[in-house]
Amino acid sequence: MKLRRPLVAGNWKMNGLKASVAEFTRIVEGCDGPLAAEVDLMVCPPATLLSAFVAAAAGSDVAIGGQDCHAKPCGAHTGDIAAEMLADAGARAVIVGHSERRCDHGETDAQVRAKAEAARRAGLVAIVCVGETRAEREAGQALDIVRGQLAGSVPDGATGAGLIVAYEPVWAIGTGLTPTNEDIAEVHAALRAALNARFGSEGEAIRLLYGGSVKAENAGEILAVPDVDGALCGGASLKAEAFLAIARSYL
Ligand SMILES: O=C[C@H](O)COP(=O)(O)O
Repeated sequence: MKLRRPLVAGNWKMNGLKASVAEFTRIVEGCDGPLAAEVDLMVCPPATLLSAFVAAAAGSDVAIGGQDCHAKPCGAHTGDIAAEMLADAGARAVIVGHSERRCDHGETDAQVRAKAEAARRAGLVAIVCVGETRAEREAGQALDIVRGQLAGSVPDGATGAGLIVAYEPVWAIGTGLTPTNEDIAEVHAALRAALNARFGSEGEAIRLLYGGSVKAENAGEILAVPDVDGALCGGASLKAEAFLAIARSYL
């Protein structure tokens, strides 16, 4: 039996209208017994569709997550969503520190850490994202960057049940580019070593996802890389067949 159960998660980002619930329902229908026996599935829709997706996933093995949360449980923060609100809507997890948040909204490691703590407070799994830019990789800094982000963004006391880490090289997101399998393995090994050093046996239980241009065609080899416990998919998660094909790599 695998130490860590695989997870294929979909981040719909700022995509999807009410009509998209039908496409998500096809994901739910495709998550049949054999697939659910081998891999966890999760979809993180935009906040406007969260409740509809929770309803569509009711009784299935597909979990729903949020894409971001505020660090505080409530208050005067126009436009923000508390982790407690996501949990109340039926989410089981929330992505924090996605590079699009770090870049578009200037989120720092300290803010991401506070959001991850908020997720824990609300009973949600925090999916903490880390990843280097193209310039950082070309400068040979990829490992230092992701180690630094991990150290700064992951709260103390993290557990395998409460935390997932996603390695997403910024330059691979939505570009069709992916690192070599050796480069993915090197980063995941570094993340695994850092988690184990900090959290001991709990660190060993924390799942490490790879994200960045994962599609059905490359999923088999990427998901077979050592220390890759699943995928965080963007574009490919918007279409049921493409998303399910990635998950079926585990069959
Ligand atoms: O959160 C998901 C990632 O940013 C990956 O996006 P992508 O699969 O469209 O490259």
